Amino acid sequence: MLNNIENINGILKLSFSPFYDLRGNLLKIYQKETFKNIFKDIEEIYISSSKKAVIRGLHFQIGKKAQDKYIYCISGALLDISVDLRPDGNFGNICVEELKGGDPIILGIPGTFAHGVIILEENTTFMNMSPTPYSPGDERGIRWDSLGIKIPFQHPIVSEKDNSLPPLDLVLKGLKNL
Ligand SMILES: Cc1cn([C@H]2C[C@H](O)[C@@H](COP(=O)(O)OP(=O)(O)O[C@H]3O[C@@H](C)C(=O)[C@@H](O)[C@H]3O)O2)c(=O)[nH]c1=O
Repeated sequence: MLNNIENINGILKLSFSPFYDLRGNLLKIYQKETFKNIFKDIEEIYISSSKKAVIRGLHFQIGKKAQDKYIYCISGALLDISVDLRPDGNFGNICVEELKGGDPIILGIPGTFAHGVIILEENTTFMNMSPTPYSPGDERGIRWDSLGIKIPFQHPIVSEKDNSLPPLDLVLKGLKNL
């Protein structure tokens, strides 16, 4: 059951209460009717698994393809990173939230934010639910090492695509001039 919604500079932190009994617990993280004013209808769900020291992102989709993301950490631990790209919001503000596997928490990242993750433990798995489809042609990104965030390991594992993304200052400048 959803029991609290916190707004952290535009990121929604949803806290749930699992149902406990002697066998363990049951955690419901999506129910269309209850969440109709929070979630838009979910279009896609994926589960992403990573080794320790993986960094994914940061990514966002532009225009009508802007993609809200609802992130739940199933196992391990990660730092969830988002950058506010709203022209009328806290433009350029960086939000870092730690998620641990099984924590009854979902982060709601609006499509107007860039999003990435830093994987802190082996076998970290998270789930993302999105109301807008993945659209690779509309995807843009920000290079992971341009945010000024301290990376807690020496040799991060990063995809070729993510290593060739532009730095934060260039992306912000480009968006400002739109
Ligand atoms: C994200 C995504 C990827 N794919 C495919 C494309 C590619 O072949 C393979 C891996 O894609 P990527 O390298 O882009 O995956 P990844 O770097 O994990 O991308 C993800 O990063 C995190 C931080 C996010 O916020 C997500 O929205 C998404 O952008 O999966 C889909 O088919 N649908 C999807 O929704």
